[in-house]
Amino acid sequence: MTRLRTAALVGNPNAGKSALFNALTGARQKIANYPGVTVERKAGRMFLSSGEPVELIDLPGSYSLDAASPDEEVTRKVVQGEFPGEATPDVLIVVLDAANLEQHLVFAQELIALGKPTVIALNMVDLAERDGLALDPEALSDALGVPVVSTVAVRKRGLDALVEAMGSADGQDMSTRHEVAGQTLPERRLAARNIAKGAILSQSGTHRLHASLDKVLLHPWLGPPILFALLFVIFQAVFAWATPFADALEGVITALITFVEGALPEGVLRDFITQGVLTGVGSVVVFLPQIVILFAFILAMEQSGYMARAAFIMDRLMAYVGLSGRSFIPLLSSFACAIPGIMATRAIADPKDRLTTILVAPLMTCSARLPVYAVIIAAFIPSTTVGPGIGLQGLVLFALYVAGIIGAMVVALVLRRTVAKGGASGFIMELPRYQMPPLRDLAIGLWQRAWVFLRRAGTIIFAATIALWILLSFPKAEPGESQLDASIAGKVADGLHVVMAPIGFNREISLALIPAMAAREVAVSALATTYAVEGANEEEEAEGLIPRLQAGWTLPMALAFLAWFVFAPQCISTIAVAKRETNGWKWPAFMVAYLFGLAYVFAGITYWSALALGL
Ligand SMILES: Nc1nc2c(ncn2[C@@H]2O[C@H](COP(=O)(O)OP(=O)(O)OP(=O)(O)O)[C@@H](O)[C@H]2O)c(=O)[nH]1
Ligand SMILES: [Mg+2]
Repeated sequence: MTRLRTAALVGNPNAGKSALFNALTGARQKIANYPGVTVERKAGRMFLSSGEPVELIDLPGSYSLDAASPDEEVTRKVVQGEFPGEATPDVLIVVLDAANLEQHLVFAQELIALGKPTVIALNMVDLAERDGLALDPEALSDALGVPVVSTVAVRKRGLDALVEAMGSADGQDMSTRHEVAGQTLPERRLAARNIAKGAILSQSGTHRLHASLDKVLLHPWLGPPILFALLFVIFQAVFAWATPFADALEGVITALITFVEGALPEGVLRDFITQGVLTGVGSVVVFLPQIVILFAFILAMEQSGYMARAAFIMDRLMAYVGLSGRSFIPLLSSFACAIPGIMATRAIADPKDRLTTILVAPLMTCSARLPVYAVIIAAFIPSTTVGPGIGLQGLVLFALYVAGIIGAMVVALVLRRTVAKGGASGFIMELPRYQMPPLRDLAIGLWQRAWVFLRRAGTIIFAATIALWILLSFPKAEPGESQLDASIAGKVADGLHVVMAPIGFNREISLALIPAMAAREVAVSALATTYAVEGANEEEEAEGLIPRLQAGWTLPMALAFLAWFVFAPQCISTIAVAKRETNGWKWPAFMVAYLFGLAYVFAGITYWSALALGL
């Protein structure tokens, strides 16, 4: 049997490799409009016109085969056949951005010089046309000595011709390849310029709109306030727009609880469904609208090209704490989840820069914290406005995010002066072109995020909540005793409460922190379940989580709880990824220790200051 043939997508960052990969294999790899999105090799299956299957590999973008960062190293190894467990690719598909031809041809020539069967995908020809650039693929093909196919990856244009060219790449004439083989970098640069010139049929300057947009958005004084205002609007929207949807979901869950209570006889099964599943897991699911709104903004920023500008704006500010704009995108990705954020640090070349970014990434408010913040804010912060169109709840949410960012910056500053010494390194990043985010892509992206959230609710959050419910429900209380006192979980809570009482946490909070290590949202479902079990025992009317919190907590407690979640490393998966990315337990142990330390101290400070202020 012959080995499955492999083809690899290579080229500069942001050329559209992953978009092509998705189009050719039907995969759903993350694509976004900034360099450094893909940081790992990913494989998928595609078919040639003959029906022959080919393994297609998507690679991180790179500027040359002299790797500077860990992600570029992956590309170099795969292309040169040094990647463990992977055969050298039989065909290289070099992806070029048609509107950045000159820059992209530098690496392309180095790849062609390897002497492998090669096909060029001249991608993003739609954007080149939009900008008034007409190219001649024939001329390009003649100059480079390899077939060139025009493509528009996101519209699936040119794919058949590309697949056709891949199929006949084996018999390529290599006789001209030696000419490029021995070239130095300056020679390749010069050749790139000439080849690009030769391939341009006509050009008209229509960059004006985008150039003037950049004049405003990247302006040293205007840029930062615009970015800040945009982030502010996002957090206002998360509360204001989500409310009707969240209320509707809440209504459905309450109706389900009432239905189950009517349909099932009193007993363990009914308690399990109402207290554990519906109250517990349901209390997290109601935050789906907030998550979706947050991601709608993040995806639109990524796809439009603004995200890379934000990194550029932040670069100057980040330099003060010894980081560069390079760290900004991993940190911003951490708003979704620290795990992809930590992975994205692979695009950072300097090891100390990278380590610092990994260590502070968990301080960025991940979306799992959103339900925790939102439920406490909804219970304790009045839904009033503090100015025209500025809701107090959204403002507090924004403040919590800012607290995480400031925390990260201060920690980075300290780390860069101590354990990860080093100065700020320079920051060069190509700014991608602006683009209207295609609605279809946005919709798919949102659907994926929503699905991730619901899957978490159905698996890890469900499991952790149910485990807690079991520990809370047994052994059964004697008459007159509270169920929490009688249960195993109650005993654990008593022990933990000794440690947490000085920072204002009650037994229920202390208990909720344990299952919340599995996923932060579990803090919410755990509280909901704990109060439901307790409440049922006291023959109370069925109530939602929020009224119970209002009845049982004081404002200083609630604020201390929020402060805890700004800092605490409440997530085992993040710790595991940090271990993998730093190759050992040393740094994750350090991370966990400093984060718990900060969480404890700041929750304490918040609690006692709030008490002193008479809140
Ligand atoms: N208009 C247009 N946009 C494209 C095309 N191909 C890709 N894009 C967009 O360009 C951006 C970059 O695409 P990716 O596929 O993430 O690029 P990449 O080469 O994988 O980038 P890295 O993983 O960072 O190396 C995304 O916003 C895509 O939607 C195209 O042919 N036309
Ligand atoms: Mg990619």
